[in-house]
Amino acid sequence: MANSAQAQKLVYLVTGGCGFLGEHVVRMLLQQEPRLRELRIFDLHLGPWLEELKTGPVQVTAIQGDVTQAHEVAAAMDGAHVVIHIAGLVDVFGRASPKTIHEVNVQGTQNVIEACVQTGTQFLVYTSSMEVVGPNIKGHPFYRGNEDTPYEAVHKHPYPCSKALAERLVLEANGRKVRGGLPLVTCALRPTGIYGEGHQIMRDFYHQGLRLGGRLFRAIPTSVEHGRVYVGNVAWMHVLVARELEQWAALMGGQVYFCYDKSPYKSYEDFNMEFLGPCGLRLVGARPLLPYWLLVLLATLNALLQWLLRPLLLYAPLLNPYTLAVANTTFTVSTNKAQRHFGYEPLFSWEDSRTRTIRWVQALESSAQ
Ligand SMILES: NC(=O)c1ccc[n+]([C@@H]2O[C@H](COP(=O)([O-])OP(=O)(O)OC[C@H]3O[C@@H](n4cnc5c(N)ncnc54)[C@H](O)[C@@H]3O)[C@@H](O)[C@H]2O)c1
Ligand SMILES: C[C@@H](CO)CCC[C@@H](C)[C@H]1CC[C@H]2[C@@H]3[C@H](O)C=C4C[C@@H](O)CC[C@]4(C)[C@H]3CC[C@]12C
Repeated sequence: MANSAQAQKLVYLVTGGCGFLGEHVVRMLLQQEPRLRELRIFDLHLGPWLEELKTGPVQVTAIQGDVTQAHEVAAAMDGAHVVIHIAGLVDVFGRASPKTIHEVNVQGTQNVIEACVQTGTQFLVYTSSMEVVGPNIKGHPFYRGNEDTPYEAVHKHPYPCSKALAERLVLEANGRKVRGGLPLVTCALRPTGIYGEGHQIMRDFYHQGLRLGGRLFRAIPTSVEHGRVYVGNVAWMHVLVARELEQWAALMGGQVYFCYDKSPYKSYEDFNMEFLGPCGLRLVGARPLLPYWLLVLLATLNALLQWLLRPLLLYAPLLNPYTLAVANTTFTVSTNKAQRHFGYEPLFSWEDSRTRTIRWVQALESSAQ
């Protein structure tokens, strides 16, 4: 607990606070950060659930704004001590143009950094992604690697390119002088594939399974491991980093941390079945039902159709050459850097994470009836 001198004096700003991860971070901060005086939530789209938070002891300020607009970011940040920059355009399906992805993820992050300098906000936590490292376009496996594991990070897709550029900007900004003369302290968190309550892609797979008569069809070999981490633990890591950054600035400033917990190593599809199975879905096939070359062909056809139909409508299926490559390349992390640097231990066990996620999927089922 904070002592009384520390109590309720800090102002935090969370960008993207109304998204999947952002909402968990906002709720976690309100539960776990006793020094909070004001929590500002900055997002392009504000959620109605914010209203219920406004009755608590912490002042919750909702700010509708766009990270690509430097003046809006700077105005929101004035007087904040810490910024947790989560806002981003998460698009690997070709819904947004590469230019828009760059503007939001790279220019938006540059605007946040400049606003820190301009307003004197000294601590910046950035939500990066495992995709900053890989899987790379060559399909090299990253097997239980850590932050120092050598890996050839080569990107072509706009989303990982934008996250890699933005992460670099954040790390290079560490040590810049902010208004008042103190050094900016930054660090980046790299979640693997996040799952949990509110995960849109899990929702999509669940509905797809229901449409297919309670079945999903295996496309990826069981041997391909895909790193996953529970949203509550990712949120907890953000809260801890933000809290410890001041005390451990010399150690943590300019560092990157993978987000990890005790979630098991499995293929993307087998992992999803941990939740979808207890909700009545079945994964058909002990091995992929289609040969890989046929999946590549289907994914390429989808990309071609997307391009042809673009003037008429947006065709953005889950399967495209990029998502197939990511799902089909082993990428898992095994590290304790966050534990060593700022004492992180997962707040939710695997059993808790699983139960919470299953309950959420079950609630989707009953709300759909
Ligand atoms: N979901 C994952 O598996 C995953 C994994 C690793 C990293 N990440 C990163 O975590 C962050 C959050 O991802 P998420 O899954 O919660 O996505 P999300 O789409 O649910 O949330 C992103 C939020 O950012 C907001 N936003 C988008 N453009 C904005 C703009 N121009 N100005 C202000 N707000 C804007 C959106 O309205 C949304 O609320 C992203 O930066 C993403 O790159 C996500
Ligand atoms: C081939 C299909 C047969 O069922 C399965 C396709 C699954 C894909 C849609 C997803 C497989 C891996 C996912 C990505 C991964 O978990 C990590 C990510 C990093 C994050 O920063 C953004 C989301 C994502 C790119 C995530 C997106 C969906 C997958 C490609």
